[in-house]
Amino acid sequence: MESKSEWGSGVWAHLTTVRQRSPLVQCITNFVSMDLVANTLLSAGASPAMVHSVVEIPDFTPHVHALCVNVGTLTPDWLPSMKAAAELASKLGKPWVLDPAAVSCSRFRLKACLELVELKPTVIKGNGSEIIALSSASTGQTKGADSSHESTDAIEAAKSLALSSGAVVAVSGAVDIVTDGKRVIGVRNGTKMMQKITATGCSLAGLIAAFLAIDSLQPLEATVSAMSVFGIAGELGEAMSKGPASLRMHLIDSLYGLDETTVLNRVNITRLG
Ligand SMILES: Nc1ncnc2c1ncn2[C@@H]1O[C@H](COP(=O)(O)OP(=O)(O)OP(=O)(O)O)[C@@H](O)[C@H]1O
Ligand SMILES: Cc1ncsc1CCO
Ligand SMILES: [Mg+2]
Repeated sequence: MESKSEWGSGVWAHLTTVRQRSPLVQCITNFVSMDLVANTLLSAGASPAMVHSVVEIPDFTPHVHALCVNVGTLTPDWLPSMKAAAELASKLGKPWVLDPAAVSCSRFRLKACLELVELKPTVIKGNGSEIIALSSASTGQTKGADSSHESTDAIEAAKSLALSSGAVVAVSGAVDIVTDGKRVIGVRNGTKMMQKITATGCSLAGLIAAFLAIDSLQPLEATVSAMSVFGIAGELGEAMSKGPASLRMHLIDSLYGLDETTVLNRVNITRLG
């Protein structure tokens, strides 16, 4: 999968399979993002379930095809659910995504994310600042959920986190970076205005979980495809929108309506290392 056209057919195949199989994706995500994550998954053809109570996890998690855990509005009450679901997913061989949202805002959140990393996420998806902070296990410098780094500033941190955790690491930004610690892939889809809609990164993490559900043996490729598809939906959405609020609506519509020709024409993926 090296040339642009080869990546394009892989991206389209992944999206088609998500639409056909409609994987069930359990999301334990933050309050801000629940609506957009669920709608993103539905528009892509997947089936979201925001099931987060610790008492339901033993019954429900064995039935899901993938899990997404996002610590954006973490409290001590929620952490046991996240850990229980992650542990069960790993034990049952189900792919799961960790989004270390705003990881550097407190020692509590950093420790929680480091403990979740120990439970072997398939993919860790953050913005540049989150991946740098998690990789170096440091708090402090923080803009909360927003990034103060370019994604490309986080390439070395992402590679090192991938090698130490065994996860594929995805860094969202102007260029989305995906690495397994050896290969580094850049996805240049999306638009700057996506940063002005809260929870687009969280939604992307949910979408990655859906793509992993249908190709869990190739987590790097599945992640690249999800990032490209989400970015293309943003590009098409922006062309129809007047600002962030209408982009949010048109992004969802564009994701729902994406066709093969558009995907093949717009996929912009290159190997960076
Ligand atoms: N400058 C940019 N150009 C193109 N696409 C961008 C740009 N910045 C972000 N994106 C896209 O926006 C989406 C969200 O990425 P972002 O890095 O803003 O997530 P995030 O910081 O985790 O967001 P949140 O925490 O609000 O969910 C991704 O699909 C990413 O590719
Ligand atoms: C704004 C915000 N604060 C905590 S989580 C979240 C959503 C984007 O990550
Ligand atoms: Mg985020």
